[in-house]
Amino acid sequence: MDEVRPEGSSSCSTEAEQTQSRDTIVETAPSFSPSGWCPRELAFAPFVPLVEDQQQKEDKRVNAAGKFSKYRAFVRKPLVARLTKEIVETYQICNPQFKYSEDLNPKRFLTSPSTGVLNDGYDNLNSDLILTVNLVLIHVEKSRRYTVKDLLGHGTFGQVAKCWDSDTNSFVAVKIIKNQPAYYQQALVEVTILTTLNKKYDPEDKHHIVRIFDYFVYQRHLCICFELLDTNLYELIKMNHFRGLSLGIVQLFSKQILCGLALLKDAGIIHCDLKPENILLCASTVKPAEIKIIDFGSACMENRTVYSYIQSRYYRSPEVLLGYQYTTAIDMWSFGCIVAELFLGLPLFPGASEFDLLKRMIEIIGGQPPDYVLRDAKNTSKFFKCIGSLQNIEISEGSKNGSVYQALTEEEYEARDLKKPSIGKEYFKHMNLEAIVSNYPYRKNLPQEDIAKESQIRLALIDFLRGLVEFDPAKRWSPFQASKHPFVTGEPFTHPYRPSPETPHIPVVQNIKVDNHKGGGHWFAAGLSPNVSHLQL
Ligand SMILES: Nc1ncnc2c1ncn2[C@@H]1O[C@H](COP(=O)(O)OP(=O)(O)OP(=O)(O)O)[C@@H](O)[C@H]1O
Repeated sequence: MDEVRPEGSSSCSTEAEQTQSRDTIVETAPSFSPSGWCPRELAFAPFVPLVEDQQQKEDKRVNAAGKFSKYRAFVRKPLVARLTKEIVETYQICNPQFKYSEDLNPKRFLTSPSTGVLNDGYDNLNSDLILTVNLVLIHVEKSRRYTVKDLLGHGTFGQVAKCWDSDTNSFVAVKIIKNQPAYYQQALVEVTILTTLNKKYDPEDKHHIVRIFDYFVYQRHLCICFELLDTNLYELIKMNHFRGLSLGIVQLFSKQILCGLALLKDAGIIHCDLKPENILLCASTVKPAEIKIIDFGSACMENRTVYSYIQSRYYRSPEVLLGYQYTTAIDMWSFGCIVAELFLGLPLFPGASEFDLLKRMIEIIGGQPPDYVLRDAKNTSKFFKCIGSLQNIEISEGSKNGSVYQALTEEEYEARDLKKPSIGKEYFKHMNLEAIVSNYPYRKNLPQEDIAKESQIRLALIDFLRGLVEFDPAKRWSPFQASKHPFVTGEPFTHPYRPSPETPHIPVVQNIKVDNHKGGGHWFAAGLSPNVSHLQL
C-alpha cells in the first residue's frame, strides 16, 4: 500500500508501465480483428515505412499481374494497407485459399508477467489471472459474458480490466482479484460493503460512490463488475505536470468527496485507503466534473477495526501511524491531504518513512498529537520520549507546549531503532501550512483583482485544511461540518470557521457545474483525454 511519489501510482500508467503495455501490444500487433482496430491499438501499431525502391519493386510486381489495383493502392499508402479493416480481403487477393480465423490471432497479453505457472497455467507467479484481449470472463450462473478489451489498472488486490458486457451492450470495469484466499476474503468484504452502500444508503446514486453491478468466480478468481469510470485524480494531477488544479475545481471535487464521506460516516464505514488514485472522474460527458470514490478493498465497519496497518503512507492519519483506535475521522485526515495535493500538485506529507511522515506533519501543521492519544497509542515509544509525569495529562490537552511527550530527533530515533530513518526530499520552500498555500505561485499574467480574489479563497482553504489535518481525531471536522465551510459553500470567508455540533444529515450534491470564477486557477498544459480536456483546471 505504501507508494513512492510522484512516480508511485497503483494504476497502470506510470512511465515504465506505459512502456511495458506498449511493448506488449507491439510484440503481437500483426494480429487483426474483423471488427477493425481500436484507436489505442492504432496508436501503437508497428509501422515500418517502405523505402522508395522497395515500394517501386512491389508496384511493378503488382502491375505485372495486372489485377491487383486495390492492393497497389494500399502499397502506395502503406500505413492504410497495414491497418485497414479490409486486410482480410487483401490477404485473399494475394492468396485465394486464405481463410481468416480469429483463433489464429496471436494472443495480446494484458497481464505481466504473462507466463502461466499457477492454477493449471491460468495464473502467473503473482497469482494474477493472465488476461488477453478478447478473453471472455463468464458468470456461469447468470450466463453472462464479459469480454476483456483492455487493462485499466492494477493494484494490491489484482487487475482491473475494461470489459464489454454483451447483456447490456456497454463497457464495464471488472476487478479480477488475485487467486489467493486472503485477497478473496477481503474482496468479499468489498462486495458486501459496496452492495450495502449502493442499495441501502444510496439507491439513487447521489453520493459519489462507485456502483457495483455484479460479481462471480471465474477460474478461481473473484471478479467484481463495476460501472466504468475514467481518469483518477492522481493521473489528472500528473497530466497537469504536478502543478495543481484551480481552486474552482478543488472546491468542486471537495464537495463531492465530502458527500461520499458523509454517506460512509452515516453507514459507519471507514474507507481506510482514500487517496487521489481512488477517486475517479466519471466517464459521462453530461457531468464532466463528476467524480466517484472507488476501492473499498480495505474498508471496514467502524465497530470492527481489526487491522492496524492501513491507509497509504502519505494519507495516513496520526492515530493509525501511532497505533491508536481509529474511526471514520481517519478518512477526513486523508481527505485533507487530498485537498491540499489537488491545490499544490504534490503531496502535503510525502513521508519516505513513518518517522519522516510524522516529522513533516509536526513541522507543517505545528503542534503534535494530543497527550491522551500518545498515552494510549501502541507505537508512541517509536516516535516520542516521555519528559514528564503521565499523571499530568489532561484529556483535552493537544498542544506541544505543556505536553509530557517530545518527538524523537533523527539521532534519537536512530539510536532506538538501530537504523537511520528514511527522509524524503523537501518539495516546498516554506515549512508551514499557511506559507505553503499562500506562497504557492499564482497563475502567470493573472490580473491584480483576480490575485486579490484568489488570495482570499486561499485563506479560506488554509482554514479548511486546518479543520481536516487536525491532530486530535475528536476535534477533526466531520464530513457534515466540513461541508458547511465557506471554502466548500463558496460564501465569503471573513473569519475562522467554527463548526456547529454534529447533526446526522447527509448533504447531497446536485446540479454539478464547474464554477471557474472561484479563483483564477493554475495552468493546464498537458494533452488531455476528451473527458477532462474541457475542465478549466
Ligand atoms: N470502476 C473503474 N473504472 C475505471 N478504472 C478503474 C475502476 N476501478 C478501478 N480502476 C482502475 O484500476 C486501478 C486499481 O483499482 P483498485 O484501486 O480498485 O485496485 P486495488 O488492487 O484495490 O488497488 P490498491 O493497491 O490501491 O489497493 C485504479 O487506480 C483505477 O485506475
